[in-house]
Amino acid sequence: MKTEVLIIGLGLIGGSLAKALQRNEDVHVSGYDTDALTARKAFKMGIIQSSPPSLEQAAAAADVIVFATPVGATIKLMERSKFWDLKETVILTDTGSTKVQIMEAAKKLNRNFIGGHPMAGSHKSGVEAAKDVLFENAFYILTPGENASENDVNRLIGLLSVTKAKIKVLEAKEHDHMTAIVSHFPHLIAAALVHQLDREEQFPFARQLAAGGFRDTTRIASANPDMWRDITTQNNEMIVEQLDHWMDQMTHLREILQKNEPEPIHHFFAKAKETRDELPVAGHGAMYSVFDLYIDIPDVPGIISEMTGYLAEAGISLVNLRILETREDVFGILVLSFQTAQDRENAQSVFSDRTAYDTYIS
Ligand SMILES: NC(=O)c1ccc[n+]([C@@H]2O[C@H](COP(=O)([O-])OP(=O)(O)OC[C@H]3O[C@@H](n4cnc5c(N)ncnc54)[C@H](O)[C@@H]3O)[C@@H](O)[C@H]2O)c1
Ligand SMILES: O=C(O)C(=O)C[C@]1(C(=O)O)C=C[C@@H](O)C=C1
Repeated sequence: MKTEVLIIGLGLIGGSLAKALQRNEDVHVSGYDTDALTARKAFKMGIIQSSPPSLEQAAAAADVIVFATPVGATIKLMERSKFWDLKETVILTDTGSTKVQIMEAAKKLNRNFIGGHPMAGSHKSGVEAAKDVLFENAFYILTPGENASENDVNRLIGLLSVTKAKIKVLEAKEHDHMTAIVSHFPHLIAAALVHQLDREEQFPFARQLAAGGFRDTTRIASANPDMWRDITTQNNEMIVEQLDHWMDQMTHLREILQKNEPEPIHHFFAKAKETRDELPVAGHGAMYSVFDLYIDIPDVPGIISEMTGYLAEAGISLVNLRILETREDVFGILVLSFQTAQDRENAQSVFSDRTAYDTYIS
């Protein structure tokens, strides 16, 4: 008998999870979305194995139900689920970016509910953006509800193991505190930086000048506003607390800038560099731990496959690959991310043996 998994919400996260779970032949993945076109696409693309017409019927047949909808919709669906005729042993879980309010809603369900949050994503949304490798090496947080037994938690961990994510159990409150710092509040700042560009009227050419720095810092501002409205309203208190710290920090920064003395200004940047540089290397407190290698590459056809080909020949696995959109001239910067410092070191030595391109570690 296959484990029946029902995923509700077939966007970036639900679609990616559906794809990854299908790696396990003992699992059957069905999917539901309020947007009928999305559900049809997901089925046609092979992201889900069946697309049941009735949510209630699909829920009744499920061993595991995953709410992969925006967190506001998830709470409403959880309330609706009280009226579903579910299996006694069913595990309910979600993928939402907030956990306190979801776990409050779970208390009213009297079901085996285990909150979930894969700490991987993108500014892109929708089923077309789904990737089965999205969660590999990312932290996947679980917040078990009071009715969930250790056995239920282990069953869910077993199911999620195909995603190759690093599962970590946390309290909902600690989750929301930490994600306010490393995800939710930064999102507001990214959006605010874009608004700052928007108010510039004197030199409209500033938009064209926006290069790597601005683009890297504000990429996430392109994300789905509905999703971020819901996250911000649910984790409101913790985000406002971060905003208070931020305003204190800005007041202090303003004082430093008004005095315009080089030493405190240097200290401000140096302290930030120290903490930032330690994030991926030490992996402490960072939600992601990847090891980036930067390579100056010429803009010629086939260059990416050439570089990844050398790695494949040397048996070195990549976690991620991106190109910094910095310049319009001949060179670009290829950023390759590895799972370990050793893989990065090996890659650096392969490129130095086989190419003339400069590599460096940020
Ligand atoms: N995008 C990210 O980077 C990211 C990362 C981790 C977790 N999350 C969380 O995962 C969840 C999904 O995010 P996403 O990025 O996949 O969003 P998305 O916009 O890509 O997909 C959401 C899907 O849910 C569907 N939907 C909305 N309301 C519904 C309802 N009532 N019933 C059924 N389907 C419904 C939408 O039609 C859409 O297809 C959110 O709770 C989000 O906070 C997002
Ligand atoms: O990489 C991105 O684009 C993201 O915004 C992903 C990100 C984040 O890191 O803040 C966004 C929200 C999620 O809950 C988890 C991950």
